[in-house]
Amino acid sequence: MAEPIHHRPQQPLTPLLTARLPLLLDFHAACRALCSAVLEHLATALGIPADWFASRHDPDGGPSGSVLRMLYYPGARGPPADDDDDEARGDIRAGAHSDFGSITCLFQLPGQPGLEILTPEGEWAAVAVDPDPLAPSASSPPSESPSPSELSAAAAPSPSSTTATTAAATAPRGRRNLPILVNIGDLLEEWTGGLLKSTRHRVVFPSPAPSPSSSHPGEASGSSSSDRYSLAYFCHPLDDAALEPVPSRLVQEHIASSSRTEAATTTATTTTAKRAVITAKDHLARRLAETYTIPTASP
Ligand SMILES: O=C(O)CCC(=O)C(=O)O
Ligand SMILES: [Fe+2]
Repeated sequence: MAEPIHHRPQQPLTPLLTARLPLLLDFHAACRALCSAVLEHLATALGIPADWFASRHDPDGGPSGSVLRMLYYPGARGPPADDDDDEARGDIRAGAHSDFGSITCLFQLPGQPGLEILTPEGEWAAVAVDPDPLAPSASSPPSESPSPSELSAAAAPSPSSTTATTAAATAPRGRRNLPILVNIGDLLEEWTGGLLKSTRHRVVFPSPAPSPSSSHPGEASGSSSSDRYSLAYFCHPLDDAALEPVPSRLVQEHIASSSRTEAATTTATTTTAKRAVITAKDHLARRLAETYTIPTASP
């Protein structure tokens, strides 16, 4: 679902979603608010005005590539193959990739593990679905729901963070607290000259299945044959936002030090071309083309 304009969807929705439109729009708005708050914390950490990123993502300023995806992965695996490679064996639900935009907020069901990130050492590591299972549930003594800015205060990674970060969010009363995973995307990595890192990740079939006693009310089954549902809000800057250099000393120092390393291995032309200012819309179009264009065979 693309970014609603003035709280109205911009595309036809199925009857099921139309019946829940107010909930969907509120959820969309909450995701937006959370992203703004996270972007403000990132800007503060980089020593630039707090609204530097957030103002370039403000939906009142025009269209953007932001999108909310409702993801469903069927329980059945692909055909078994006698192969060491996870992808060839059909153990993968979503292949290795990084997200294209600025940040992604991912909502997973506590009983459904499977998300993995690629560590700087090149190993796949499972992301805890519920990093703090002992956190009080919303059915225990009621507490005030945190505001989006309180949520993202816990979520904002330090500038040198290389992996996804989680934040606890309070679910409606009677439901368990659900963590929100905040992932940095390719655009923010490029915009900060590589200081903020876009995390490569994938979704695998979980194994082994958890014992029934380990599940909580309202949780989905995490067995490897069960379906998986998740929600991902991909936050992008306004289409017209120019990806001009971020006026941060930390970013500039990082670019200078990586350019010194790069200069030893690449030509000046490549380095300059890489730093040309493009808009967020051009960036998205370029990433989509890189991902989905099938190279034509040379004659
Ligand atoms: O479903 C998930 O847990 C992750 C989905 C994802 O990484 C994506 O859609 O980009
Ligand atoms: Fe992703």
